[in-house]
Amino acid sequence: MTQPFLSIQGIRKTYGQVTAVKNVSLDVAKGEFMTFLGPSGSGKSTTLYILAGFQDPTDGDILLNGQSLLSTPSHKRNIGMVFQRYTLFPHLTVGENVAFPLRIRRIGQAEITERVKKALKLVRLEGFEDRKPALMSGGQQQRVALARALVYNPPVLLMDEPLSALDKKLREEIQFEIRRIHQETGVTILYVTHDQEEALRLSDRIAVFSQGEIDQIGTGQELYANPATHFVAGFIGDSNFINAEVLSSADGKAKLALPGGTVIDGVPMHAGKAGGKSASLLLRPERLSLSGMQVANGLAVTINDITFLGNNIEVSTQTGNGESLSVRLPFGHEAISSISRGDQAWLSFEPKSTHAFA
Ligand SMILES: Nc1ncnc2c1ncn2[C@@H]1O[C@H](COP(=O)(O)OP(=O)(O)OP(=O)(O)O)[C@@H](O)[C@H]1O
Repeated sequence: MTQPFLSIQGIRKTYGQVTAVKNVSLDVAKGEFMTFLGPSGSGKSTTLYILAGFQDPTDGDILLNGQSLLSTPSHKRNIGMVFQRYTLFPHLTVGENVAFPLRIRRIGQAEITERVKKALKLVRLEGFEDRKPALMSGGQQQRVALARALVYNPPVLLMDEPLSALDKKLREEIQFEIRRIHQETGVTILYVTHDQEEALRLSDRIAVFSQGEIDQIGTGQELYANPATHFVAGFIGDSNFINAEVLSSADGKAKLALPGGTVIDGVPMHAGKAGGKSASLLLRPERLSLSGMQVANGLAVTINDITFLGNNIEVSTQTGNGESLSVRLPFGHEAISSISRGDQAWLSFEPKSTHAFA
């Protein structure tokens, strides 16, 4: 077996009574863009800070090319870092900011000038060498921070919510730049965000954090199509959940009774035991079909609202026992002409496109 480039092994971190990271393990390939995605307080930043060497883990190890990093102090780990807030030195020019990591590495002036120029070109800020950070926009400052983190060609770049202080348009613009820079440089990136869209846009793989642990690691598509837990199902993509009764389950597939007596078979079942238990069924809004006429084995609902959203139409519905289900139909869908608010309608779906969580 080939040795992983970067290996996080059984990391745990406690602060007194607080467990910030319970048990985190993952391998990252060279050149991979790996994102830590999860809600606030799930342990993403703590894991990143342990990688950076700002914190020591209570347990576990971090190996880069098979060598433990733990005894190497932060400034000798050769890992680039970009934070949420621009952390540029305000009294230094852009050029001096970017040159800083090279100066502390005692690189000669001619090479510094050359490499600063190249790094600023990479982030599309050529000619900004003499500008002071205060005279630049937030997005430009974050690009300087990126140039400073990359100027000494670190093998690994850590980014902790680097775009969260920027407005939406700028964020998307810099996401695009980060992707380009990743492709051009081949640097391995570990990126922290709580924004699923950002994670999906940027990453090769995403590690979904929940309560100090990783629930699942996979590509965006894998996480969307095959969520391993209820939490991942709710965090990636849009989701509806309804309660169902497990009639039987075997080989990872279940037979479920839904509100109103509809029975569906062949539903992928996660962490399920024998029948008789209740489960939470994931129904993606875009995977539901809606009909104004009764369909065999359909789920009866009442239409609460119909909202036009440009390309899509969102229909809010409610099951007989009061559970809300949102349905997303393409613009011009035929069902729309025959239903209105307050009507009864029927939802249907492919059992194999759903997931049940015990
Ligand atoms: N120095 C500390 N002392 C005590 N508790 C801490 C410390 N640092 C983090 N924690 C706690 O550890 C948990 C995980 O924090 P962490 O910052 O890693 O989460 P996060 O997923 O990065 O969240 P956020 O996006 O809000 O930064 C939180 O409950 C936090 O309050």
